[in-house]
Amino acid sequence: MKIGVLSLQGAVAEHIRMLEAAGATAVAVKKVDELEDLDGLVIPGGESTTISKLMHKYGFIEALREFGQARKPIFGTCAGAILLAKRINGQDDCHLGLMDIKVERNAFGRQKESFEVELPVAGVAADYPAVFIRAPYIMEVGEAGQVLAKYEEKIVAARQGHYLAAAFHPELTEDARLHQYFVDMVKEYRG
Ligand SMILES: NC(=O)CC[C@H](N)C(=O)O
Repeated sequence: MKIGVLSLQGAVAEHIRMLEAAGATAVAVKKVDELEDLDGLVIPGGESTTISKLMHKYGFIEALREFGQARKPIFGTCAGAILLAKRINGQDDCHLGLMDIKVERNAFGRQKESFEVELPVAGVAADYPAVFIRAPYIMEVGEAGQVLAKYEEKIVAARQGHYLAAAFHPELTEDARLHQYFVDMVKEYRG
């Protein structure tokens, strides 16, 4: 099983390390043709507008829509979740528009630009250390989706079939349980 980490911006090496800790082979993906033999993909955090520009420039928008539509699992963390979302609060357009969630960017305010809390994440852990950095939150999850975690009444992790979104940064901890959950999803969809 091989999982890619989109390598346009963000903590790519950290995601690779966590996926490998969860038993997968993981590779950095810089070009669309590298998607071909992958069973799943992680889209890391960073700045969603910057990553989106690079996605357009290198042909990833169409290629990742096809990847998702072929039921290959995608895990978006922080900016990655914004990129996956069908709706972004206050904006008319979205980026990939694959996952039926509505997100709000930079949702936790300046005074709390970055922080860590332990959260229960359904199916993953009762005490997952969630690191938030200028994080979005998920305002709505579509009917086919499932809320996995909340912080201060705000949804911060969700799943919809083969799509997984987290507002926080699971790669910046020593806890591989969320990556393990994604690796298990990839196994499930790979059959
Ligand atoms: N750490 C992150 O990925 C931050 C996301 C960023 N604030 C955005 O809107 O894209």
